[in-house]
Amino acid sequence: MRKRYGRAGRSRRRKQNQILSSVHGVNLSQELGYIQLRRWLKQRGFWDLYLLPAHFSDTGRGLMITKSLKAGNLIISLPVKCLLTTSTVLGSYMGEYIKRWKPQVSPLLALCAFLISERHFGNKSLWKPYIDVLPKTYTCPVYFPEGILNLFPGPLCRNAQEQRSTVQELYISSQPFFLSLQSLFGERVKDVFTHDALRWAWCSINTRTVYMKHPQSEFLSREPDVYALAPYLDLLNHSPGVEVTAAFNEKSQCYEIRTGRDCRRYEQVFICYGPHDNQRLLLEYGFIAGGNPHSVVYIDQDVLQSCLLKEDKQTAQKLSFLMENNFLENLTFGLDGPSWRLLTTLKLLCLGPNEFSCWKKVLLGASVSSENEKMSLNLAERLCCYLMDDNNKAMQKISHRRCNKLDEFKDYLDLVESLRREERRILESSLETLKNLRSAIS
Ligand SMILES: C[S@@+](CC[C@H](N)C(=O)[O-])C[C@H]1O[C@@H](n2cnc3c(N)ncnc32)[C@H](O)[C@@H]1O
Repeated sequence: MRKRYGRAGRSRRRKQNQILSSVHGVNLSQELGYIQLRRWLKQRGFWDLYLLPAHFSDTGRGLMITKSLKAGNLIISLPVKCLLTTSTVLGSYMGEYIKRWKPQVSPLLALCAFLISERHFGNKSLWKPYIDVLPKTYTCPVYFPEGILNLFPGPLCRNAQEQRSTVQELYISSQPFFLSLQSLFGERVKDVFTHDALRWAWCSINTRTVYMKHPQSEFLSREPDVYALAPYLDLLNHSPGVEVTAAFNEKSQCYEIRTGRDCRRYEQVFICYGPHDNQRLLLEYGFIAGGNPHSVVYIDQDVLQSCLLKEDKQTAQKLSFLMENNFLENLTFGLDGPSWRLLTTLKLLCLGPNEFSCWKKVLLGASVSSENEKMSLNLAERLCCYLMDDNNKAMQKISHRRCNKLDEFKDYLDLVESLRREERRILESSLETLKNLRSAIS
């Protein structure tokens, strides 16, 4: 007979299941898409019994290992035949069009055009099993609805707008090249190479390629040719703390990833995409990592200026020194308080009229006076409070958008909210550090 559980028991079981599916994912390898992908990879020389696609409740789709691995073991070794690079494109039906085209197309555009075209060919595509398991849409800022971008912190909002312009400009500037491909298609190329298709291909490449340097091709422009789409391997999710080594092995002619630490069976295997903070992860990959040790809160120049004391007559001059010495970029609060760069900038901005000649000393990290130390910590606190206030306002706007039942925006709002929540955590911790520093010097 089935055991009956009370409300507390059911809730405990639900929680346990959540933990289990975040650690041990739900195996997807029996779904048709993955059966076909694995069969296709086998024909190209790749077969792995121990690495399975799975769904994890916290990170979504990823790869689960069904045997334990020791540090230094191979996680995956993908033969060159499985990789999609510019060599694949140049060697395909699209190659002669690219080789003829002047001015030469960039490696990125060549890959985008090929992906769009292969997706369009559907059943006739040699890459169909791979294209079929690619995400249909992405959560990078280029996909965000305009009204939601303003909920990002200032610096990210600007980068997000820049990303949208980059894709829009690529779309417009590539029109003549796309038109040159007309004889490959029965339909009008305008209907194949749409802005939406380019956005999808651009995000597929930006979020999924592995770094692989290729020799400069005489048929492509001189932008770096460093991309390789790596089917299956590109199901590996990111974790900021893991160590792996990844590179193309010339001897084995495989792209190989080795783990830097032991992995337990049935757990998700992660790689590290780089020491990226959450704004960068959101911008480039469309997600944020909770508890990311690299995360910081950036301070915009206009935020900095709005927190300065209005009566300081030397502010303009100080700001121009800082600008000349490249000190107004990358000013951040982290979990352990203001960065050295931020504190130095604040110390310079807080120099009294008779201390001004010491500005070089400050930029080199020396202390000028205890009054200067105190004032710069006060300014840091004002900045931190200003950013917390900005964060609270954004959170209120997010909950207001949710009340308006704009469900189609849910995923985007969830992402901004998670980012804002992480940033609040950093600011709270910074404020605590600043208070301790202040009481230590008073
Ligand atoms: C190379 S793919 C990894 C596989 C991907 N999850 C999939 O289903 O195809 C990179 C994308 O995976 C997602 N991703 C990677 N690491 C993640 C993580 N720790 N948490 C949530 N999403 C993650 C992001 O959407 C990112 O753009």
